[in-house]
Amino acid sequence: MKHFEANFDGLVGPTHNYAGLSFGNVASLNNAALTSNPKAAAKQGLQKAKALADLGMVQGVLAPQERPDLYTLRRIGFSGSDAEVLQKAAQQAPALLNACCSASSMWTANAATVSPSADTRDGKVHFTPANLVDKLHRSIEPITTGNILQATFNNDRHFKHHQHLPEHTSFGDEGAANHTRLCSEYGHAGVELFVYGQEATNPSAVKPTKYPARQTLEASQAVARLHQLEDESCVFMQQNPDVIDQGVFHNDVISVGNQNVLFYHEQAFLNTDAKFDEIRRKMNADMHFVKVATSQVSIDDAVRSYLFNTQIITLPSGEMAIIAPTNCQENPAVFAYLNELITLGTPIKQVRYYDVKQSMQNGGGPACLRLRVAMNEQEVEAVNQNTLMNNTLFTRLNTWVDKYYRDQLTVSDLADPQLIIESRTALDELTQILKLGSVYQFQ
Ligand SMILES: N=C(N)NCCC[C@H](NC(=O)CCC(=O)O)C(=O)O
Repeated sequence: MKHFEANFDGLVGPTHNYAGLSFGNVASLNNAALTSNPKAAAKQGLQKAKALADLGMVQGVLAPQERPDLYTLRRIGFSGSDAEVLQKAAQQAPALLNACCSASSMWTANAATVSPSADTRDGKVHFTPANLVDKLHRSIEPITTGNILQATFNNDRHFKHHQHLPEHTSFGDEGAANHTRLCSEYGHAGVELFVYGQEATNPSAVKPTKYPARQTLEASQAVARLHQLEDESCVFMQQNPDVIDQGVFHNDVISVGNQNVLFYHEQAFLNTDAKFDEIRRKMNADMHFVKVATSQVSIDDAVRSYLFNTQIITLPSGEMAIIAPTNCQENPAVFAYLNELITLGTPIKQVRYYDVKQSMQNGGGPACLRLRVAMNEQEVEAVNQNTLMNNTLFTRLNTWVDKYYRDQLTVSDLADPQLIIESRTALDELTQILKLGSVYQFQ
């Protein structure tokens, strides 16, 4: 049977904006209060997704969340009509209004952790939505994320959906951004590499001192248990706290894997040698650890360019390609490194650049925008087919974006009640295009 690694990209929602909500994420803080262009953001995302489909990859889309989130605003005491709720929140608690308006669900690498059926004891593909408790604006995502995942992977025979982990910092979980599956072939059992930032229940363990470690070991272990993974096929590795303090807020900002390749910065992890030995022992295949030294690319350049927030994909030809943001072309050290990388005799033979600047300005590169789901042919057939990218869906979604999305949005626009109507009308139509049923509270 054929096996694929599908990418499900998050559609950018109509309220995409720059509110500086993510302490520890340098781009988010540096670009706070820029004027965003939600239309361009959505179209950049669609272009990248379509380009991968055109390369012969299985590519899907995940619907965005409803924002402004009036339910949360009402839950914290703002009352009256929808317009009044927005207006009162804007006057009394603008930071809370901003949190309830973020389009952050576009970064579907944080939507969930996914374990393919080849790795799980019951032979199903397992999904656990991430609780994202470290950031208020993201902590309001998991319930709707679960609804959207269930409407997209809507077949109980093949897909097992779990509830998100308890909403406490001990179980801080940021999903696939801190999880990489290594394997020889997508359909063979692999090693699931969980990278955590801190141990919540061990006060003497090292952790960052300046910025938060969003993922805990306890959360990663809980996901591995839920997903029915064998101990022999899991590796738990700590991210280097020093790089978290330099703006590496997720592991996918400093390393990325695909099949038997792990592309990483030499400062990415703690106990690197011992942990790589464990990976080698647990893999039934040769591993290629592709190391980038600080002398080649500094942590600062890695964070600015998102060299490691690239996607490494295996093309139908069997060759691997890196899907990079155009920011990597614009950084001389990184561009020189990537030009050299494809000559080094690693499985990575091509680099392709895509402009996802609207997302990058919030700290979200190509890899943040996608959730990977390795599946066999039958599982791909069991996916809601209306969510899979092709010429028709691409045209339809671009027309839909043109109809509903603004080309400018500032933080002060978030109090505009018209945005509620635009957003709901757009999402209602989207659920019809993708045939998702009712996934939003307003429906
Ligand atoms: N690395 C991965 N996988 N995802 C990137 C997520 C970026 C997101 N940015 C934000 O939420 C910024 C929102 C704002 O500032 O308006 C975050 O920090 O959680």
